[in-house]
Amino acid sequence: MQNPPRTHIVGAGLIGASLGIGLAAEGWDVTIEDNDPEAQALARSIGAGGAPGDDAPELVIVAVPPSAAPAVVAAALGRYPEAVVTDVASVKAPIADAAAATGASSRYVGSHPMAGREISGGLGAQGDLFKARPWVLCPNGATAEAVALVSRVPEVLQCDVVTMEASAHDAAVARVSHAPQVAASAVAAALGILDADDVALAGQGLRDVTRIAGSLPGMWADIARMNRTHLIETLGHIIDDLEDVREADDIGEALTDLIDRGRFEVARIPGKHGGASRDWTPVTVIVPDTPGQLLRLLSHTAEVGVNVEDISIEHSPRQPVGLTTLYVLPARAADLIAALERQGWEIAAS
Ligand SMILES: NC(=O)C1=CN([C@@H]2O[C@H](COP(=O)(O)OP(=O)(O)OC[C@H]3O[C@@H](n4cnc5c(N)ncnc54)[C@H](O)[C@@H]3O)[C@@H](O)[C@H]2O)C=CC1
Ligand SMILES: O=C(O)C(=O)Cc1ccc(O)cc1
Repeated sequence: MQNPPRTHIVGAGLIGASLGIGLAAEGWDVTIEDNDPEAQALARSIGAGGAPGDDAPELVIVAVPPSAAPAVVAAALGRYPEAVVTDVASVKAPIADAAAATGASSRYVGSHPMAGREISGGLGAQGDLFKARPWVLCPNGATAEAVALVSRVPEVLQCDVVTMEASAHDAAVARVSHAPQVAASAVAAALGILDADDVALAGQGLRDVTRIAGSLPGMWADIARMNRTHLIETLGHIIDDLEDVREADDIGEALTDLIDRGRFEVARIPGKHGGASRDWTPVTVIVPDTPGQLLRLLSHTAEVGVNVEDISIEHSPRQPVGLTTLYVLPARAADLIAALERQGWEIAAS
């Protein structure tokens, strides 16, 4: 295997610093900069890369907000005439266009790691943020050598590499990422007329649907402006479906149709580790709200040799107990329930 490319990251926020930490941990020689001195100092202090030295980078990764990315990519192609340049912005076609306008698109490959967090900035950075997640490559006019060089990043970070044309990527992420943010925020915003006691009735369904409603608007406003056409088309389909339910003579029939279509499509969303969605059996346990109970539950589960494929915790603010759901292989659910009941756990009806 060739030596890792000398890599320079422009933009030391959540994604840039996470990449820096992850690549440095794999032994890559990484430098990082940010036009905000505090963000730059923080990233360097947490091991996301050093200050640039005399040697020019072989690979430049641009991790700045989407609206800044076209100009910063174009500037990087000019500033480092020997380097291959990639960027991680959530919308790809406008950046491919900016790279093409420089005449150096043979050295530009778009990237989009499909992983992130609701917070921004280097303080939330995690070196393994991208592990087992899709990483989209949009080669556009790049040479095979440039694509091979950029591919080394998702390969070493153990991502699932997917190659797409930039506009096809933008159309797809409008549906799998951008419209879901709009919908989550709209559902959360509809809580506005409720008082706090009514909001406290919330169950796991509301929590699941609104997880990303805590995102800050800056990046999403950028994304919406840059992917406006695809986002508007997607919102149009969602609004049409909602209107069909609202306007129907038989709202139950209209909702049945929508839920049936949703059930079919949700089964196509890949599950853990990017594989096909798994048919796990939920085992819901009533857990007292005292320190150490979750640890006890998990160690009793481990004692019967049952692997927990996923876990969710539902906590009701006024209750001394919470509901913890362990998702396990269907063939092991009965053993687990029997073992937990022997240990005195109360299993909730499913
Ligand atoms: N946050 C997320 O969940 C994900 C974000 N992305 C993409 O990654 C990119 C970065 O996002 P985050 O790291 O979340 O943002 P962030 O806000 O945490 O960090 C962006 C950093 O870029 C710096 N910056 C802005 N203009 C600059 C310039 N001209 N030169 C140097 N530094 C500059 C800012 O000071 C800031 O530190 C965005 O394009 C976003 O679309 C991709 C996948 C997930
Ligand atoms: O939190 C989530 O579920 C995400 O999907 C995060 C995310 C946000 C923006 C992107 O461009 C890619 C991924």
